[in-house]
Amino acid sequence: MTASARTVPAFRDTYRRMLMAGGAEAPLIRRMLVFFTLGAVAQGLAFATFFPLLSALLADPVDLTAAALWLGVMAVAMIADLVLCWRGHAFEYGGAIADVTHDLRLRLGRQLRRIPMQDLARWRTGDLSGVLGGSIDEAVAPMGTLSQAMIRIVVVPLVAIVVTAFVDARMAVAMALIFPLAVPIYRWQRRASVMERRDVAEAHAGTESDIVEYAQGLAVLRTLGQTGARAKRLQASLAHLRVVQEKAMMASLVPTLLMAGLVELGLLAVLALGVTWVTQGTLSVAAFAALLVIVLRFSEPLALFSELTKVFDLMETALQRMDGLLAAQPLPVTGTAAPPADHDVTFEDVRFSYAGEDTPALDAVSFHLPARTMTALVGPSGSGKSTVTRLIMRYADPEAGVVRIGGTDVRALTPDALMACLSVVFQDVYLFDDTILENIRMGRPDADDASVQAAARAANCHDFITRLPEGYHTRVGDIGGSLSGGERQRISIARAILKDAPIVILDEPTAALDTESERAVQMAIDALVRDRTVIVIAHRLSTIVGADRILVFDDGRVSEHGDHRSLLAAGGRYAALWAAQQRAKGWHAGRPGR
Ligand SMILES: Nc1ncnc2c1ncn2[C@@H]1O[C@H](COP(=O)(O)OP(=O)(O)OP(=O)(O)O)[C@@H](O)[C@H]1O
Repeated sequence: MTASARTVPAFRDTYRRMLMAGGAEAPLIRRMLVFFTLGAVAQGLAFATFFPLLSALLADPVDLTAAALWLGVMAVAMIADLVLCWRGHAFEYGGAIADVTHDLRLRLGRQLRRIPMQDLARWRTGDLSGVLGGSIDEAVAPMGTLSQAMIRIVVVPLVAIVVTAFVDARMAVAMALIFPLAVPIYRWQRRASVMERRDVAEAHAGTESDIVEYAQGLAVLRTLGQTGARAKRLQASLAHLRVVQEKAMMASLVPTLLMAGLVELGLLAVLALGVTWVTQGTLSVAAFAALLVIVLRFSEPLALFSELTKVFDLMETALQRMDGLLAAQPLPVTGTAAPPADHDVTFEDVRFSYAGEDTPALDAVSFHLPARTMTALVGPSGSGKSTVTRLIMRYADPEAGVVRIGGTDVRALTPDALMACLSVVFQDVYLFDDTILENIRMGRPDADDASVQAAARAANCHDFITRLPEGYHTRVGDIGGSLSGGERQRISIARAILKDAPIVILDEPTAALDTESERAVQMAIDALVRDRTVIVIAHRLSTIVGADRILVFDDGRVSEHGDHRSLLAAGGRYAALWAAQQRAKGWHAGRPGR
């Protein structure tokens, strides 16, 4: 997702975004721009000295003293330009550019942790990796050279025009007229270029996401025999990119050529006027010769201006993408409550809708789960079970009602205090490309090796880990997919045991496992949940018969609650679900050959 307003960004927006990207180094960026501007003024003045210099040289007799003096002034102005530009480029060679890039990556990384999970879920993986990787380099690397070139193109002619005004006001007016003519064409060219470049950037981001998804899902696609079909989607995405690129080229070509032509023609007109005035005797040959040098000197960069703006737009697009991520606000922490002493969980009349959805995923949901009890959430797919656990984790805030832990509104807890209360075991386990030891240690980063191993033993995974080639020091990436689903799940449970949080959320951790793995994982879960407040989402009701409380969800509401026995006796929705699952079990058991 890239949030892009379809308008041409003003230079001051780009300036603001450059400073935003600079973060703590923003003053260095500001200084760099000031040095470049002063350097450009010095260069303009150096060109301006052509007027008195050539006057002295073309005088009869030649005024050598004045010529030497103006040559000296020109040299000083050029050296000043050189020194100022060097000082400006200190931003790059002084290491600040590397600091900015590094700092930006850290800031964007921190932002990923701060922004609400609901916002994060809307970014595609490829978009994020594009922003964290490519965009930063695209935005920061050309900052120095590009801004120097842009400043020069505008400031040097302006200074030259101002100085020309002192020599011959008519010439200055003629030169200045090129600019107002260039502005509408520039804006047209820029609009075409920005629109199309953004489409290209968005198509790029889309293709990047498709490539990442394709690569990540390759194993699954192969098993499904869908590599070809899915590759077709990728090819379509690449073909779309090509079309968008072609359109982009064509759309900005006409104004670009017009711009270059206009600049050339404008300058030719200025020269034609000069020739006329010289032949009429109203302009000195010396002044005209100087003008010739100056005009020819800046005609080339001016014609290049529109080419430069294309690179500028790439930088602008990259800056905007980062701005979009950096501007996302974390959920507000309304108070500074102490970490809760008790760990019961309460929902009070909670209503919640996902962003962009009309029907609430949860509506008027109220319940109280006493500390150190086990509660199961059951109900058909899409009934709101996962949403309950997400609101406890503060994936987003409810529209109405309150979620409390130990009596404290979760909005009053800092993210760290809230997360310290919770351990979550998901159905899909994510293991990082690090050693098994470090993967478990993530539960409590300051834990020593002995504690990590104790957690692994409790989670019933010590034995299979020690059988791995390098035991706890085996890298997950090296053994690839050779860990079974049950083994991966037990590693994630060891993480949770090590974390030792008082509330445990289990999101169908055994749903995808075979019976044998399930038994091993169930033993690990038993170790994890002892003496905790446990919330478990279960589809297979047989796994939660012993729960202290069962909440039955239906269409975002709690339709029934009670323990297994009382719910069966009530003969409602739960009893019907139970009967259906028992029938299915009986049917499996009764099948021939089983
Ligand atoms: N990220 C999301 N954006 C929009 N709607 C969502 C999102 N996640 C869930 N929903 C919708 O919210 C409702 C509740 O979903 P939820 O995931 O809580 O149900 P569930 O009972 O956990 O389902 P399942 O058993 O299939 O996981 C559903 O209608 C679902 O389509």
